[in-house]
Amino acid sequence: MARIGLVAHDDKKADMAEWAAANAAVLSRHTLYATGTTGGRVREETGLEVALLKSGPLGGDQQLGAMIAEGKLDALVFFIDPLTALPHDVDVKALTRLATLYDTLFACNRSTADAVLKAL
Ligand SMILES: O=C(CO)COP(=O)(O)O
Repeated sequence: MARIGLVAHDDKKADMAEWAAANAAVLSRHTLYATGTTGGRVREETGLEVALLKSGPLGGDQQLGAMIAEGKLDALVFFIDPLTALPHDVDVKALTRLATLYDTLFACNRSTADAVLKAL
């Protein structure tokens, strides 16, 4: 059983919910953490159990980063919106930096997320 972080920017939340629904059986075998709005949506649309952190712009990305630094997260699925400027861009960068630094399994698009699920 792995500990997986789920995050999606607003324009990617539908993709995340759809991906989670398509993989609900596999995801239900893992422990899921998510930034607030993403997690709420995944919960609502899939019925999966998801531990909710703060919303991304309010510190949720940083909470996931701290989990990575403390060895408490095995994989991160982060559907980043590459076309929109975000007020909390520094938090997004910090999270992707820590996922890279700690060699965390890290997917930022759907095809890689599928591959990560197969690897767990
Ligand atoms: O902004 C986010 C990640 O940078 C996601 O946060 P929410 O899931 O709360 O929208």
